[in-house]
Amino acid sequence: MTAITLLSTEILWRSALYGSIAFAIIGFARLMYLLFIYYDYVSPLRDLPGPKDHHIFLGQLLNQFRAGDPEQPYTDWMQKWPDAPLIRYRETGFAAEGLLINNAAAYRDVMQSQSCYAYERSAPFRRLIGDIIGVGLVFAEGTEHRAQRKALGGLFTVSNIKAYLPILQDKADRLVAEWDRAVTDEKDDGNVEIKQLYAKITLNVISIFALGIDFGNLDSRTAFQSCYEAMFDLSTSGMLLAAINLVVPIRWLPVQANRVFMDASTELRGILTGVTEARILSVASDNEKPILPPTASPTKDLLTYMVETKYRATNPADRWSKEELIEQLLNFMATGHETTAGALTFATHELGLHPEVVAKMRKEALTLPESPSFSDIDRLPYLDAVIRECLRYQTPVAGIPRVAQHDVFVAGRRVPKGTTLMPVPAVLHRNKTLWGDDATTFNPDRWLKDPLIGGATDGDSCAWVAFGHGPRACIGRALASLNVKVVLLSLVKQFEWESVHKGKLPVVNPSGQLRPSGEVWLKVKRVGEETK
Ligand code: HEM
Repeated sequence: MTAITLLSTEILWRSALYGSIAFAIIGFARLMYLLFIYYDYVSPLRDLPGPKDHHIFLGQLLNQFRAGDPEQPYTDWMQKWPDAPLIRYRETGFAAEGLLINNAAAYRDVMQSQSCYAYERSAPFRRLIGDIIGVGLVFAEGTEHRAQRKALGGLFTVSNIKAYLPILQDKADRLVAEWDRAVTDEKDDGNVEIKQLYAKITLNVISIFALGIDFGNLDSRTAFQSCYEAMFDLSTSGMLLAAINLVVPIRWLPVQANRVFMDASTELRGILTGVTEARILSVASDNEKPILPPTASPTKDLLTYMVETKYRATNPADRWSKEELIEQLLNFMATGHETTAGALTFATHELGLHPEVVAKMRKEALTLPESPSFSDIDRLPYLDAVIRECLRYQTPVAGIPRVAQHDVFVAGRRVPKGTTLMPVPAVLHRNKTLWGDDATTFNPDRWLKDPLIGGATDGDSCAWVAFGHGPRACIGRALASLNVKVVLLSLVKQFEWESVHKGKLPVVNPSGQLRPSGEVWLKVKRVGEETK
């Protein structure tokens, strides 16, 4: 090797070495800047009020994990700064900023049609529930989301959902039979566990709606139910893993809690894959219709509809693959049953603490004909008031974070790209600035005085956002509302009950939704009978 070659090799090595050192120094300096300088001294949002008790690496994650429920510490911050439209907090990850949406106008700014596509679901949220609910409509963004809503919206209209009344009534009658059994059976002695019962009923309803199949969950335990329980009712180690998974993806770690979770997720996908493949064949040959129960609605189930209109779409650009159909099914099976079951569980529990409200509901319910129509049910002001208040008081969806994809304006503030906007319905629902001094009291009567917005002081309809707002609002609202109404009507007509747990129910944390942890028991009797 000549001296010149040696020299140039030496220069190359040195340049590479100095380059790497410079790169490491710049990287380290940037890290230090993000960790110790940006959030406190540079961010254009640093004048906004907000908590300072974050961990330097984990942001508010530890506080959120230690909190009593997924809505905390957000609700604590709202109480501390009730008038601030936005509350700033340190997210997990380096210097990532979060803004808690703390008034109705700010909520509208983020959710309304002119702005909602400026945000996308956050990566931690995707990791928290993506394995459970699939990546269908809930995770679609922008034009893809618009197209999916347009494709599926027709199935969810009130006029279509009306047709489900006989199915919902049939399931409510099954529930009444279960309560009756508990009242008459010596062994049960009037004790009823409602969390499981409601999960079974709502899973039953959504499997008819989404798949056209009545799994008859109330008769025997189904694989569906076991899978969802394994994924929703996490052990302590499962909750810890879910919390860590928010920061770094660790579902691959071979530990027991992960195995239980992932096995359930795989089994669920397996079942839905089987049903989807069979339906594709049966639609193609058109010789085997989905098995519908005798009371099934004449409307088409979601899967058949998707196979006919999307899987077999004539224009290839409109087509959805088998895998996409399965993700949508996962989406609707999970979002469709768990939220409604939660709403029913919290409502029935709360009513068990307020017998005077149940008595008023009964009085109204007894004005109905024996087989009420959809509009008979829809016209009951007190029932509507109670359900709205139950959903205000305990809101099943805890909050879905949005990340700004470019600079945006919220509540008159310029918010930089990359900031997380956090809409937590409970923060709006329990704010005294919006609802007055009894914001944290369960009071259905507020809706009788003002059926539209329950007397929220600024009169903004975004003060009550149990089903969200704008283009991403709940697509299943009509089905959920009718289901809750039919069940509660059937129960109040025939039973009186007392909640065994006094006060608010303990809930699972972390979780994308409010879910009671453990069983939820009532002491039930038939109307007019003595308690056992
Ligand atoms: C009482 C029951 C229910 C409540 C409280 C509820 C609440 C919500 C809320 C608050 C959102 C908006 C989330 C966001 O901020 O982006 C939402 C979205 C959604 N809900 Fe519901 N929901 C309920 C029942 C249902 C049912 C029965 C279904 C299906 C049949 C369903 C399917 C969905 C889907 C697919 C989305 C995503 C919509 C989109 O991003 O375009 N939900 N729900």
